[in-house]
Amino acid sequence: MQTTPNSITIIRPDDWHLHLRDGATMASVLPHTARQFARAIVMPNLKPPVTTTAQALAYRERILSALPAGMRFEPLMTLYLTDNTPADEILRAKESGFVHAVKLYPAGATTNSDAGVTDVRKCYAALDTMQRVGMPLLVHGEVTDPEIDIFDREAVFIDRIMKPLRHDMPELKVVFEHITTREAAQYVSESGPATAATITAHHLLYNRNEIFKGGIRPHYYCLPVLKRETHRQALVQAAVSGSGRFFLGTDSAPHARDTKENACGCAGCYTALHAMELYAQAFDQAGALDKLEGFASIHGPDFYGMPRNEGTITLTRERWTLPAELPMGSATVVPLNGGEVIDWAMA
Ligand SMILES: NC(=O)N[C@@H](CC(=O)O)C(=O)O
Ligand SMILES: [Zn+2]
Ligand SMILES: [Zn+2]
Repeated sequence: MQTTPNSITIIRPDDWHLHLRDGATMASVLPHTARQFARAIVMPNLKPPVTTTAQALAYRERILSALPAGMRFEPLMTLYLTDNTPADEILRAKESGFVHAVKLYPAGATTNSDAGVTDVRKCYAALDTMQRVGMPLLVHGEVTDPEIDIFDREAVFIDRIMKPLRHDMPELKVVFEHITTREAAQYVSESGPATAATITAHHLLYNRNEIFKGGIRPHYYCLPVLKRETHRQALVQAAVSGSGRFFLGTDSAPHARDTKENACGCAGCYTALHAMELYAQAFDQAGALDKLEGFASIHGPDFYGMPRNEGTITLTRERWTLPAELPMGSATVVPLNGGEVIDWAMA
């Protein structure tokens, strides 16, 4: 790593939580991620979801064929856990060498989660096998109980689901995805080596005021929803702590412009275009640029037991204006901060 006040060079980073979608949408967004990251954990919440190893391998081939000539990128595939995922499927996933994790969506918690898990105890055969073969479980950690306030759903998930699960499966590798609260940051800090978390750039940079600044701003709406400032500060502290159990996951989640700017807009922020610039800004604001390389390029592969990347990227302090929108298949997508000036640029 090399840092000057106006530039930083780090080992090529990875994105440990990414939505690429499929078809023409995927072909449009993939080059953005491939420019920034060497590898990414690709989420399985397609329609229909990627529930089998065969589907994951076919999806991987579609991603590789959509990669523009001359670009290098390795998609790390995942399976979508259901109430009925058989233990055999976990073994097939492990043996494939291309499926690196299994994703738990509580049914109804987020985009394309309808086929998700209704009760985690129904998955114990699969989870037990995962624990045995060292296959990480990635968790969207929000309860779906409509009685629970949307801002409390992550904290309640820790007590109702995460703690009992960790008690029953102590050796299972678990990544608490896109954490948004002080409670989650604290829970992960105090857990053992088998528990980690990803943190998005937008949850490091913004609190919930951003969604309502001067009117409702749908491009800042994602799940779990942005929280109050004290939570943002706790996430920044965790990210810059140097702990190997916090690492980068953009949760870049492209939705067509008209489905976000809508009376019932979709959840998800599109950050694949400028993710490393946003993380640089967040770490710079915290006076911790020297911690960016660990978070972006080292802690993730170490936790997953993969080699670190070769090569480097350089970010420079340089103001530039993001495009207001980008073509995406036959539609368009508005990147987070679309049309605004940001402070860092990737060379
Ligand atoms: N984060 C989001 O708000 N949306 C994600 C789903 C998810 O990661 O929960 C999506 O697929 O659009
Ligand atoms: Zn999620
Ligand atoms: Zn996601």
